[in-house]
Amino acid sequence: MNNIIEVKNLKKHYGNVKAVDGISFFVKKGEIFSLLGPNGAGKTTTLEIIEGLRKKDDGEIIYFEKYYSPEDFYIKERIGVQLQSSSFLENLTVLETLKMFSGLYNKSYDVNKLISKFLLNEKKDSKIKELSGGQKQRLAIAVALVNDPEIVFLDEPTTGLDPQARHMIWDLILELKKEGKTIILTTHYMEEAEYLSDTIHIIDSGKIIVKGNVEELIKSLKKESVIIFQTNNPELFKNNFNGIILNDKLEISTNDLEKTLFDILEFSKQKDISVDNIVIRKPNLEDVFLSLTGRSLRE
Ligand SMILES: Nc1ncnc2c1ncn2[C@@H]1O[C@H](COP(=O)(O)OP(=O)(O)OP(=O)(O)O)[C@@H](O)[C@H]1O
Repeated sequence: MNNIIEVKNLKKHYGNVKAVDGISFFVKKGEIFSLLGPNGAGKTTTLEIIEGLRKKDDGEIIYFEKYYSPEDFYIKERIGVQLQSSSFLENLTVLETLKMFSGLYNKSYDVNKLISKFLLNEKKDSKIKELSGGQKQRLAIAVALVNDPEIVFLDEPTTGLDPQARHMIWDLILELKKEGKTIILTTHYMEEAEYLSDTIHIIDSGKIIVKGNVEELIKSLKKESVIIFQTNNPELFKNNFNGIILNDKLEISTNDLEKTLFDILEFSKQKDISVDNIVIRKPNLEDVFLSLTGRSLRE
């Protein structure tokens, strides 16, 4: 089996809002597949339709090359869905929560093993309301695994966490992949998509605007370096160097770093405008999104 899930021309609107506007993709067995996009792009709606939690207006979802409905009993037993940690009962303990969800399935993963795997041993008998944000998120992913699923859906698994807690979750997700699970992830953090994904689909206004692995997406920019600096006349630089103004800084992409740097400094002398705090970096997924939409992922 090549495609563990295939989605064809999925559509969903809420009133006038086309939340999902003709989305198609396939997910290969064993990969980490990401939907990356800004807030409101349609990631959660897409994911929840595939999980069988929301109704689609149109389109097709095919699981394991033969099941057409996510509501199918066989599918429910074979997928794991990360719930929002806010949907847990605050007064249950970690162990009680896992046991409760585990009771919903025929097949189940050893709950104590899940607690160790997700580094929750010390919190096993603590109530949900006593957990930190990172611990709650780890529990939310552990809950998605109670039925030992083949496919795990993670919706923004690290939103609101500090970098250390985020990295801990990234490592756990990579371990799940090593165990052979297929992971479908939504995120608006480009670092998260870059670090974890085998395949990334960038989504904006309900449509997939580009897809590929990190290398392919960055190569599609056809630029080798990005020069970032501050200036007292960003508009003039922007117009003359085809740059972008982001967070009050100018960003100029180039294939000839030396020449562009030289030209920037010459231009600043000629026009008597400042150039400060120059930073040079490789292009990233943010640049891909920016070049396609003219907006930042973080806006
Ligand atoms: N139940 C709903 N009723 C009405 N509009 C909705 C509903 N759910 C989502 N929307 C709208 O559909 C669009 C897509 O929302 P969705 O939550 O799928 O995006 P998202 O990419 O997951 O965003 P976020 O990262 O903010 O969760 C948005 O414009 C949102 O306001």
